[in-house]
Amino acid sequence: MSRMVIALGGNALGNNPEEQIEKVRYAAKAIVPLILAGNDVIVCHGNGPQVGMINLAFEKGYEGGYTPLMPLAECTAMSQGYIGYHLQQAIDAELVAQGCNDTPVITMLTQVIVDEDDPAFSNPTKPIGGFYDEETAKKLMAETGCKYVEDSGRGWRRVVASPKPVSIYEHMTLDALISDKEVIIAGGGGGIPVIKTETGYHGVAAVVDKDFAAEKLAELVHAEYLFILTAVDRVFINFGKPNQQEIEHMTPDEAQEFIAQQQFAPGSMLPKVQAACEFAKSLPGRKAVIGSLEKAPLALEGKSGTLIEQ
Ligand SMILES: Nc1ncnc2c1ncn2[C@@H]1O[C@H](COP(=O)(O)OP(=O)(O)O)[C@@H](O)[C@H]1O
Ligand SMILES: NC(=O)OP(=O)(O)O
Repeated sequence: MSRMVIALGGNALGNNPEEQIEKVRYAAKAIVPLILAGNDVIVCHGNGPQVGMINLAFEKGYEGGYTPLMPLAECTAMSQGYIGYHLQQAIDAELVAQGCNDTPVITMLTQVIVDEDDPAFSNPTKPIGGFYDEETAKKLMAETGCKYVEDSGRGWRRVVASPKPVSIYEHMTLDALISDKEVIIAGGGGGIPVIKTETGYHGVAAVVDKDFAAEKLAELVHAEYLFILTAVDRVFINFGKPNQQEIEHMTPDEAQEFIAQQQFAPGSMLPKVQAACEFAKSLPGRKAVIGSLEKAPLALEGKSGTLIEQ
């Protein structure tokens, strides 16, 4: 039995409420076997498409005179509720379907503390929202002043600042709850980014990478495993090329060499590998796995995924 933090990609959650309900059922089927095997589980999810959608909806509402503009931190808070609500219901339903009626599933609104001087604030890199063709993205850039970049061969997306998490405000509460055998959804969307000021914590315009937030969370709750689940079974070198090769196992030092060769796309696989290395290096024996949602139970047995350990 282990304590584990599972990071789920926002791109795997669909583009609207109906799709999301369907996709979280699928996620729940992958996560519940890990819970039934006796592990303590915290689920951390992405929100890239969803936070962009919420932000855009308020922008359009504002243009039409129907809504106020909604700051990005508040949009992440909304996305934690929207995604956590669906995930919580799906995990609960799957637990009950598997005959487990006594495991509470909760969503914790989570604030991630960032450094206001983080250089990320002047260099937006985190893709959010939907995918556009190049012409539309360039038109939107000229009209709105927002930055758009090409995202891993999948189209153009808006990018926002993505500072690194320094700490997680609720980590001690989460530690207590997980010790009490609750299944927790936390750190959603990378957490609501806040900075500490003389008058308390205040939200900032950014979206934290959920892989880095999940890593910080895993360290703070003393997890043994960090599972980063996405759309590929393993990390590849020469990804997408005829000579692509999957990696079953790597040490943080080997990963560093691949990073230096620019093997991992920034904004997609690079943060996952960096987060996995940070976790593996944080304490001897800690293991990080990058793999697919579909094969999560196999990854736990070492039969799928890329294992990163010292
Ligand atoms: N070297 C690589 N190995 C495997 N996948 C890669 C690599 N480089 C880029 N990718 C892409 O990164 C994607 C995962 O990033 P992303 O979709 O942003 O994650 P998330 O699941 O967190 O939303 C993979 O599905 C794959 O398309
Ligand atoms: N916040 C975040 O990292 O979201 P994605 O996983 O959707 O990119």
